[in-house]
Amino acid sequence: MAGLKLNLNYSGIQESQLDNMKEMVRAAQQMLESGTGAGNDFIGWVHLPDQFDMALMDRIEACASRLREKCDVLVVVGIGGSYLGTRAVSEALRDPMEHIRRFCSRENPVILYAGHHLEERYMENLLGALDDLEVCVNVISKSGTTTEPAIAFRMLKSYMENRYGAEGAKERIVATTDKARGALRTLADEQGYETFVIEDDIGGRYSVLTPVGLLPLAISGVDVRALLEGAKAAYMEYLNPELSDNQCFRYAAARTILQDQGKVVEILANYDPSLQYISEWWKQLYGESEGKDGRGIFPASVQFSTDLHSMGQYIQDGRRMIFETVLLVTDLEGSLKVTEDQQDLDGLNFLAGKSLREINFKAFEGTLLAHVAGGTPNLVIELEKLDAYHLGQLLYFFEKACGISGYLLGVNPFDQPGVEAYKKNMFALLGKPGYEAHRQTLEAALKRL
Ligand SMILES: O=P(O)(O)OC[C@H]1O[C@H](O)[C@H](O)[C@@H](O)[C@@H]1O
Repeated sequence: MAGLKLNLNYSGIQESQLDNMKEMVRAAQQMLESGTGAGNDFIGWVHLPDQFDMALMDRIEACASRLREKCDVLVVVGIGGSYLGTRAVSEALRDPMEHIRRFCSRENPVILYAGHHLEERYMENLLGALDDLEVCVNVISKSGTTTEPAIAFRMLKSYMENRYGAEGAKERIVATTDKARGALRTLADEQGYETFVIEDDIGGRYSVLTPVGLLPLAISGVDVRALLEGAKAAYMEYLNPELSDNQCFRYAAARTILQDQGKVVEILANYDPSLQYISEWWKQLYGESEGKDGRGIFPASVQFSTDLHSMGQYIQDGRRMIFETVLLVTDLEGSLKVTEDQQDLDGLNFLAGKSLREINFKAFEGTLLAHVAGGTPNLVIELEKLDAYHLGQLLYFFEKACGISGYLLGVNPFDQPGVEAYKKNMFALLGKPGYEAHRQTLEAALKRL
């Protein structure tokens, strides 16, 4: 596909190995596209880019422009799939120095995040920082019952009401949640907040192209129509049943082959710190989709060249259980060039006239060859440009490959039963009614702490 390419030339995988997977991939495609596989009540995201309701897009944009008028900052309250997609796209596209620019010189509201952990100092500082700014809040929870965002929203709701009054707060808070179920739905209806629905058949980690991601991104000035168009181009392209022509399926098949060879850790590497949250989003997508029943590749991430000075050693030389997937933006037009220095004390005059992008690209080429020679196969995803359209392609590429890959692995890629274990323990330890017996067992076990 124009805009996104998968290069398997450094993966060590032969075309014949991919060819051997043709039938399995076709079966997985069939299950995913026609909804006959495990977890088929959560595949609403598969055809979403093609069937997106444009009346909903109009509503998202209308709400976004209403809130953009009102705020300098938008606080997005959510965890996991309810915030990672927004953060991934927003941070990839925003000015990386945004945090030190003066608010009055900014064109777009800045997104701050809450409810994605339980740390107190962060929340105190966040609430303190809001006082000098105009604030709106988008609280996002599919279940409407997740503890972290629910606690954060309690605090932000009372902050907003104290500051703007009940009526004023209502104008500035939007809830994105289930259409009928959950505490957030009840609260939003009772308070009269504007709401957006997360459809039943789309799980959190596949929800970035629903109002979960599109509303906050539109408020922050991202071209969400372009994002969706990119996803739609990917959707059309990846309907192709030919494995040899379908880069998305080739990615799913390649990681399966490597896993079978004992490469049980996949590191998503990039050469641009703006992509850090693309990696975080990808880790949730693959970690929750595949890590179950004692199976699945462990998804990890690094940022180069920064982490070449830390994790690079392990990747080059440590246990040979790793493969890397490099996410490379191939737009090499750079204007920031290294200058000539008369004394040349650092010996870097040989770089004079080269742009930072060119140098970064050579870092990529050098690392690729070194890691491959060291026994770490590399897959390379080449993204032509870092803009909303290409990110839309990339998001859908990863989503569909994940569904296919999960079916190739033989798991249900659309549930996450393992996440409940910590929740149950935390509730018991906090004294939630109904958990008394479990609490006693846990407290006995904690005596060793
Ligand atoms: O949107 P919510 O229902 O609040 O869920 C937020 C997140 O937390 C859960 O525990 C799941 O593990 C995630 O898949 C989900 O994205």
